Parts: sequence; structure tokens; C-alpha cells
Amino acid sequence: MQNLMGAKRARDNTYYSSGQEYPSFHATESFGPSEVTPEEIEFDAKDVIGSGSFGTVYRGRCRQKPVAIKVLRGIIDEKKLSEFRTEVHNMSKIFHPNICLFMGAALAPGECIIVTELLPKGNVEMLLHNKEQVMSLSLRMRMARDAAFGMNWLHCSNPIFIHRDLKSSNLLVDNHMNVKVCDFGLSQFILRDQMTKDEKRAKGTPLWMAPEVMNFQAFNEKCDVYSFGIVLWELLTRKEPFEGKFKQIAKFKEAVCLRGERPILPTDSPQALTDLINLCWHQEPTYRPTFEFIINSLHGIIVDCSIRDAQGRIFWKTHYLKEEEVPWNDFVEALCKYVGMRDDGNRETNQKCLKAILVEPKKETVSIEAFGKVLDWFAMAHGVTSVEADTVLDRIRELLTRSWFHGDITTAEAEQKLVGLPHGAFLVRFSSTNAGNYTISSVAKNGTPRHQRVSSVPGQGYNLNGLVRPSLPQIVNDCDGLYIPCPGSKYQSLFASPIQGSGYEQCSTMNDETNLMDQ
Ligand SMILES: Nc1ncnc2c1ncn2[C@@H]1O[C@H](COP(=O)(O)OP(=O)(O)OP(=O)(O)O)[C@@H](O)[C@H]1O
Repeated sequence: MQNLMGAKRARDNTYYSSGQEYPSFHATESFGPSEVTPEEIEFDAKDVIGSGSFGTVYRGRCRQKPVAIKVLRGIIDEKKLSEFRTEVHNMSKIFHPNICLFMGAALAPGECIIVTELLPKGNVEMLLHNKEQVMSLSLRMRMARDAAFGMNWLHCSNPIFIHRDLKSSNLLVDNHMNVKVCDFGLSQFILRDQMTKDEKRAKGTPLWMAPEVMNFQAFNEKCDVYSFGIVLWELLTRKEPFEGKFKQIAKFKEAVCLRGERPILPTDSPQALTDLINLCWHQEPTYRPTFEFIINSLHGIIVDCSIRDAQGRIFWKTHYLKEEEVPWNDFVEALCKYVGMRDDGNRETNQKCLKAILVEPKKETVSIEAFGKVLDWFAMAHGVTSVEADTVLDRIRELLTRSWFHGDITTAEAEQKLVGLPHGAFLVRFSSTNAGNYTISSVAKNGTPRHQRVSSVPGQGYNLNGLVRPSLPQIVNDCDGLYIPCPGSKYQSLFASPIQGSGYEQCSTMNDETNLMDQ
């Protein structure tokens, strides 16, 4: 077995491009990731995850642990072996939760193998281009920030670690949608405040490559910031950079390097995000921000993408700028203080109701996305950009008292609840697909379930097929065919005694054709 950290061990300072010496804090040579033996690596040739220029990646096991196994096969010439060594050496230096964990490597006759942690959701590019994958902009920006955390770690190391092939396919995703940077085959170290140059060929992937790299000019870590700008654009648009516009590399180079052409930014994108992208892919590398700056910008952008209500944004930024999930107790205390909640006897019930729609069952935390959605549902229609307790919280309690209101149930769950109920039975729920909207699910005359969208009209109230009313109960009251509240709303248990006027008698007057036993 050869020594995978190179003929000279990782401590050997000749690896650094400058040749300058750095002290090692390793007390012995035995620290660091393992060299594993090929016998310890198990995988089935059918279990391919994907292939890249390096070789094939398999799902397998190493020392019993499920892992990703990257295998370089075929003719392993000096160049390939040197790239493999670079990747192993570089990966063995970096440890961060947003960097794919290097676990070990092996060299067998005709095979170079790298073992890393397995990221089950694949890469960001695949997810972005899979239209069935639901990914809110808020989530995509959190993914961007994860990548930026990983990149910041690389750029803060001493010497600086430049990735050189940052792109959406080199960002891997775990089961919790956390993102980790991978693929260090082209990476290199440079000294702080120094520049480097490619001698023979520009390394990286052209669509993500900084102009100065494409032009064989001197460059530094800001080339990764350019690539990150393109990744941010991909995360914003879910499209391929330049969308196949360029077929020839010469024309592409001319457009990007000479004319400063960049992927087109959608006009309706959040301003702070387009500003950040424009800074990242700036032609002049010194104008590009550091990853620390990028992370700080993304904190604010994530809040802007998650909460549309202006006051809600201010509240979250003031209290939780860097967090997406906060303890309920902390949140409710901060909210009460922020809005100066009056105690008119409903305070406790209001808080219980807010918790019921904001906090997932069995959890005691509030997520930024849930808070943004609740404000969409309860503030938008009223044209108030406000989290004022007196209005929004009272409105939440008022709606939850209605026995026909079932909240966040799915279409399938709504249909299940309506099975066997007569014509006119109905429930109202949040629309899962359209922010701020509701859906009325009811049993039609022919006994089949019917779903109608109620949209929020800022400043006016709610709109059901042209019927505009200031509140949802008024829509329910004035809409034909909604007579029998569907039982089983989970919110009813919040109220100690049956709510007066919460049921039947609040619904629209039945017309002559209505037959309650219409079964
Ligand atoms: N640790 C891992 N867990 C899960 N999937 C992985 C892991 N490492 C790589 N992959 C997936 O395996 C495939 C091949 O990865 P690889 O890094 O070899 O190539 P690439 O990045 O797609 O291409 P290239 O190296 O040519 O730029 C990609 O789809 C990648 O998402």
C-alpha cells in the first residue's frame, strides 16, 4: 500500500505553492483520516450514484458504515495519480460541517479509491432541475448559506484553500437539506495576499469559471466568489447558467471576459439578492466580497425570502437574524414584548391558538417559514404590514374557533374527512401551494369532493370566484353550498367549552333544494 498522503507526508511543507514553511501542530504522524485497505471497502458495481471526470461514485460500506465510494479506474497515468493525490491530500486537511467529510482512501492495483460520508439527497444541481422537488426560495438561500459557510472555512484557512471548481453539482445535500461542498480534485493552497496563475490549462468548469482564470491571468481566492455568484443565480432561477446560449468556448470566453456578460437576473428577484449576485460575479475580482460578507448578506436575504410582512421581517431580524428555528417560549415572549400585547382576557387563548398553527406537533420550536406563512394567511388580506397582536392574533383565535376550519391538512386528508358526509358538508383549510390563500373543500351535489381556492386580496379581504368579503367567515356565510361544518377540527380542543356560534347556524342559509339527509 502506498502512502496516500503523498510520498512526502502531509506535514511536508513543500506541498504549499509558496514553498514557505508552516509549523505543524500534529504531535505525531498518526492523526488524520485513515488509509483504508481495499478489503475494508464493500460495494456492489450496480450501486452507482454517478460519474464524473474522475471516475465513478458508488454507494457502499466501509468498516460497516454506509459511505460514498469514489473509484478511479482504467489507465491511471501520472497525471491522474497526481490529481488523486491532490484530492486526498486536500480533503485530509479540511474539517467542517459544510464540507463533505473525507473518511479515508485506498490504492489498489489499477484502482484509486476515496471514501467519504454519504450524502443521500445527491447534489444541488440535480435537485434544482427536478421540478417535482419542492424547494422554497428561503430553503434555497439557506442552502446557499451552507455552501458559503463551507467556502468561508476554506478561505479563512492559512494558507488559503481555493476550491477552483465550485458549482451546483459539487454541492451535496444530506437528508435534512444541509449542503456540503465536495470535489477537491482541482483545489490548491495559496498564501494570503498572494496571487497564482495557471500555466498550461485553466482549471475548473467554464460556465462557473472567473474571467481572470479563463484568461490565464493572475488570480486568487476571489475566483471562488465568482463561481459562487453563478451558483447563487442557479439557486435563484433553478436554470442552467446561460441556458445553452453558447456552443463554442471561444464565443463564451469573449462574452464573459470581454463583454462582461452574465446570466440574466429575473426582474422580480429580491433586490438584496440581485445586488449580492452582481457583486459576487463582478468582473473586477477585488470588488467581489469575502464569504464572510456573503454569509452576513444571506442572513438578511433568508429573512426577506421567508417573511413577506414588513413588520414581521423587522421583528425576526431584530431578534433572530441568524436563526431559522427558535424555541417557542422565547419567541412568544419576544413577540408579546414587541407588539405590546394587551391583556384583555384573550391573551392566553390567543397564545395557545398561535402555537397551534405555528408549532409542529411534538416540537417546541418556531420556524421562520412557518412564521412567514402565518403572516401571509392572517395579515396579507387586511393590507396591514403588521404583526400587531390585537389584529393578527385576535384574527387567528377567531378563525380557530370555527369548527369548519381545519388548518394545515392536505387535499387527501380533506377528502378523507368528507367521505360519507352529505352534500353541503365542508371545511376550510390553508392552501399548501399558494402563500396567503385558503381552500374550501366541500361535498358537491353529486357526492364528489370539490375544492375551491380563496385568495387573499391585500387590503380588501378574501376572494372566492369574484365573491369578495372582508373575512373568511363572511365568505363561508355568503357562499352557496356550504351548510354542514365537517367535524374533526384539531383546533376545537383548544377551547375549554364549545364555542358559541361555531357551527351550523353560522353557515349560509340553506336554499330550498338543500336536503340535509341528501345521502
Ligand atoms: N459523498 C457523496 N454522496 C452522495 N453522492 C455523491 C458523493 N460524492 C459524489 N456524489 C455524486 O456522484 C456523482 C459523481 O461525482 P463526482 O464528484 O465524481 O463528479 P462530478 O462532480 O459530477 O463531475 P466532475 O468531477 O467531472 O466535475 C455526482 O452526481 C455527485 O453528486
